[in-house]
Amino acid sequence: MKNLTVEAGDQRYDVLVGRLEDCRSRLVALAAGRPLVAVTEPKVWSLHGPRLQAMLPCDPVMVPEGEEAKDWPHLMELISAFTERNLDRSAAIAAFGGGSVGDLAGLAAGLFKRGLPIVQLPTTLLAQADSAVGGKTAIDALGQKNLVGMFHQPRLVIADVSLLDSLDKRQLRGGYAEVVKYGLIRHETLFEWLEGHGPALLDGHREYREEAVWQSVAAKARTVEADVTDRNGARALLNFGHTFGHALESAAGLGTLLHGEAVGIGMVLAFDLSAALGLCAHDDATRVRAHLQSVGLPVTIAETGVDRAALLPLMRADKKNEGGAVRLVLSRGIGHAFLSEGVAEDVLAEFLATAA
Ligand SMILES: NC(=O)c1ccc[n+]([C@@H]2O[C@H](COP(=O)([O-])OP(=O)(O)OC[C@H]3O[C@@H](n4cnc5c(N)ncnc54)[C@H](O)[C@@H]3O)[C@@H](O)[C@H]2O)c1
Ligand SMILES: O=C(O)C(=O)C[C@@H](O)[C@H](O)[C@H](O)COP(=O)(O)O
Ligand SMILES: [Zn+2]
Repeated sequence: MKNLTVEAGDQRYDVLVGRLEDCRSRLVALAAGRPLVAVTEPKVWSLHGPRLQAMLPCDPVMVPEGEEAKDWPHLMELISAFTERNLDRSAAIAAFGGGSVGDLAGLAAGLFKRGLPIVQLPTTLLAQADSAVGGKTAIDALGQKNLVGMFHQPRLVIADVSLLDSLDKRQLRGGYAEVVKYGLIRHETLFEWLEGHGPALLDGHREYREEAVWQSVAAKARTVEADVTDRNGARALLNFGHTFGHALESAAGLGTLLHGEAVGIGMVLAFDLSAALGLCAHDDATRVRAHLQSVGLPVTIAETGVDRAALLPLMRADKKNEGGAVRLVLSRGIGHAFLSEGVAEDVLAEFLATAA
């Protein structure tokens, strides 16, 4: 089992990458004497619930699978479930599912009685490599991604890549896009490694999956530590591809395009725009597009069927924006992302109108 510690302001927690059963003592110690409620969804629970129950009996509360869970009614249902169980602040919540379960359960745990401890037990590649770490929680509202949320850091994260064996290929590829993101932001060597090993990783190579999760969470942990609440620009880099990506998800209808698919297209667009602005070489943009395409991810707006005219208004609502400017994360080359001061709207409009 591999272990790293995240120092998120005054919160300190471990991320364990290894078999769930090998981490049992850590989970038991954390839950000691507390009622433990597992927020999960039917597919994950039927596939993997028995493994969790065998380690540590917990009370499962079901939410719908996928993005559909991230809304006000399901947040309220979860709060009702906590209330029906008469949970007090000595209870603990475990999020057992993908990023959607983690985001919803994290928000409910953060809000309920002003905060119950949460353990993240991610079951998708995306959640293991990215969403389970860092404490961002959210639901979608008014058609916008992650409009309502808070920071609520987990007490422990356990990522067991054997859980990914039951994940379908499309979901795996979506998660893979977020892994590629870590290479593109700061770690060119990770991107090179993925160019060589990505296909085998997606085909089921367990050691490569573990390495990809480990490299991603290590990179994420260091970035989160530098900017826990996403205020000084360091953490904004984790949003690479997301200004375009979130707009694409919303324009397609939330839950239609996978988050990772949208982020993959968004990263290609961010490279194409950076190249068009003379910030990076066109060869870099070509290389990124070629890799994502080679593993079967969509790489163009055209493939999504969304109305490209809908994108700019959605991008204006992005959380990184300040003073009315759309502050995209752009690139000076693979491994060299940076937060721009803002891209002029006429430039963006023309780029979006002609992008592939
Ligand atoms: N908080 C963050 O930092 C952060 C980071 C990245 C993404 N996100 C959010 O995460 C969400 C996407 O999460 P996701 O990609 O993990 O997908 P998801 O949670 O929406 O789950 C996708 C599908 O995978 C299935 N599934 C989950 N685990 C499985 C398993 N082990 N075997 C078989 N099927 C399984 C689910 O039933 C569901 O159908 C988005 O809402 C995104 O905004 C949050
Ligand atoms: O942890 C972060 O910070 C991220 O930006 C990670 C992203 O992959 C993730 O999709 C996050 O939920 C986006 O957050 P938002 O602030 O753009 O809603
Ligand atoms: Zn993301």
